[in-house]
Amino acid sequence: MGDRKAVTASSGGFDAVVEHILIHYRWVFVIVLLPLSLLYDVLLYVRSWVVFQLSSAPSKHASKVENVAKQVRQWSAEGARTPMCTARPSWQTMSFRHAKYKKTMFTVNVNLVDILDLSAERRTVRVEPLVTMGQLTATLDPLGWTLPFVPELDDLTVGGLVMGTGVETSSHKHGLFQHICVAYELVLADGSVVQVTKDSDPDLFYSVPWSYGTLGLLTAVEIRIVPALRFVKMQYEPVRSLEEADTVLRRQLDLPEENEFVEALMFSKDEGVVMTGQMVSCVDWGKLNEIGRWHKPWFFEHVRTFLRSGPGVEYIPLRDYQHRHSRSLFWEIKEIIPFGNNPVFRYLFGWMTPPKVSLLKLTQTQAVKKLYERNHIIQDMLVPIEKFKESVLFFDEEVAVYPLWLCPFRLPSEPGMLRVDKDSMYIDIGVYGVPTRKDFDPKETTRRIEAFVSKAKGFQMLYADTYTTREEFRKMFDHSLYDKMRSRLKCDKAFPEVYEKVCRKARD
Ligand SMILES: Cc1cc2nc3c(=O)[nH]c(=O)nc-3n(C[C@H](O)[C@H](O)[C@H](O)COP(=O)(O)OP(=O)(O)OC[C@H]3O[C@@H](n4cnc5c(N)ncnc54)[C@H](O)[C@@H]3O)c2cc1C
Ligand SMILES: NC(=O)C1=CN([C@@H]2O[C@H](COP(=O)(O)OP(=O)(O)OC[C@H]3O[C@@H](n4cnc5c(N)ncnc54)[C@H](OP(=O)(O)O)[C@@H]3O)[C@@H](O)[C@H]2O)C=CC1
Ligand SMILES: CC(C)=CCC[C@@H](C)[C@H]1CC[C@@]2(C)C3=C(CC[C@]12C)[C@@]1(C)CC[C@H](O)C(C)(C)[C@@H]1CC3
Repeated sequence: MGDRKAVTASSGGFDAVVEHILIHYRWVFVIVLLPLSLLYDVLLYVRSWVVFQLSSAPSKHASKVENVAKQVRQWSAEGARTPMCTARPSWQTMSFRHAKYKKTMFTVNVNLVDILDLSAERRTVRVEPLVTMGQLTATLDPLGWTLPFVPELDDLTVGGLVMGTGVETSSHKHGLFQHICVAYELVLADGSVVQVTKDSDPDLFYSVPWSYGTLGLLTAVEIRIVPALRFVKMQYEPVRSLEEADTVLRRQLDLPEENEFVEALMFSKDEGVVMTGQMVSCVDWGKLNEIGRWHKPWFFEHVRTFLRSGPGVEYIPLRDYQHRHSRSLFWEIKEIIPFGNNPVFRYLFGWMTPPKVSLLKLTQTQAVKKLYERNHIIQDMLVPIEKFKESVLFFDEEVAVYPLWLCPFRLPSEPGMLRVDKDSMYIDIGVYGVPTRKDFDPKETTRRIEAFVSKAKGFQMLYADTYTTREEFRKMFDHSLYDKMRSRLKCDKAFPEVYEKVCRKARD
């Protein structure tokens, strides 16, 4: 990885040797984690399966919510000394950083992990906030239903995706995660429990997404579901310039009826592959590719092969498609297990991968952390599709990290943090990896990127590092409805502002 020598040389003697081992041979520790990760998954799997089969969760939900409300009342009775946040430990969350505020704030246990109810009639599923994407697809897909889109990493939670955001390849039709949610259940700062829909309380309904748990504690979410077909028919179209990528993407986005899924990976600024897909129930068995099987190559490497072989069509089982980037954590796994895509490794150990992000995070050493801080960028920038070419060129000048993840999404004109004048098409540009530009400076480069995105009327995803000032943050995100709600719900003492949770200072 980038500048490993510089980091190693910065400490002396014994420390330097230990640091060297931790950085260069991290895979040894990670391989030890693999069986633990698997065991952890299997236990969760069995637990959720039993609970779902027994249908015991719905009857217990009310008392679990009451327990959350009780903690809020206790906070108030103790004099509301420090603001509240959830007690979910930082190492379990899907971001690079640890939240410092968890150490000082009043933490509320929101231990709500179950799927509550599936209504084919209303076409919704009601879930508790700690339900994960892996859990949902494993439960819904075999029943013939699925979410309109599934943010791909198995361990992303519904609560995190509502309070932060989620985007995926059918977002060009369905919008962001908030746009497939129809109702929220929240415990507010006064300990009351409310059910909120677009009609019952539009102000609160539209201000929950992107509020990062600073308006109330989420205890249930009702999400739309759609019929699931067993396979996805995928078309891969290589492109040889940015101009061509732009043209092909727009052409495909003009066919929403034909394309359920639209995604692209750029492997350099002039080379990429645009992927489109539809759910289907019949396959051409000769073209079936079960990419989720343990011995299959990492998905992004598989996509890269179409640059050589030219356009292609194949069929992928639905759940394999939904979690296609899970096994390789997009492409971050290559920094962690460099030989992980070698067929020998895949056949022998692939069934245990991916290591769980939470366990990786829990066991990450200071040396690795420093290395990532200096030599790594993890950012998702949401920009209007018209700014696509300009943005890729800008990222190329600043960091030149490839592959780039490109995921178009529809942004309806609605009240809330992401205010746009009219329904618009945006694109998420995901930059994950080691910058190859020599003058990369984590803070200065990210600040330039943030300024570019803000000027382009874009938004930064908040699980990543933000170096914006409070004023810049308020300029990027419309706070008018949010401020109104914080004052109506008396959040001042109860919860910090979003900025205080996501700014670089609040994270370790
Ligand atoms: C009712 C029910 C509830 C569940 N609840 C939870 C839960 O609460 N928390 C939780 O973490 N898991 C839960 N799971 C399972 C979960 O979704 C995982 O995918 C599980 O770790 C895989 O176990 P498996 O036995 O299906 O093994 P396999 O499918 O063989 O998976 C082995 C490894 O591959 C990964 N993987 C699985 N499918 C794919 C795919 N299509 N593409 C890429 N990688 C893939 C897995 O994450 C796992 O690490 C639940 C499953 C069910 C049926
Ligand atoms: N494809 C995609 O869209 C991807 C999205 N992501 C990002 O990852 C994040 C989700 O990760 P995940 O680990 O699931 O979530 P986190 O635990 O990181 O939660 C994110 C925020 O939501 C708040 N929150 C979560 N649950 C509740 C609740 N029940 N009540 C009140 N507030 C809550 C948390 O508050 P608190 O600080 O109090 O705990 C936190 O501020 C999102 O920000 C998402 O944008 C990451 C990868 C892919
Ligand atoms: C909107 C979309 C699609 C976002 C995808 C974001 C992923 C690429 C991010 C989410 C969590 C994430 C930040 C993570 C890491 C890499 C990038 C990830 C997977 C890693 C695994 C890098 C190595 C680190 O030592 C550590 C284990 C702490 C983190 C954990 C979180």
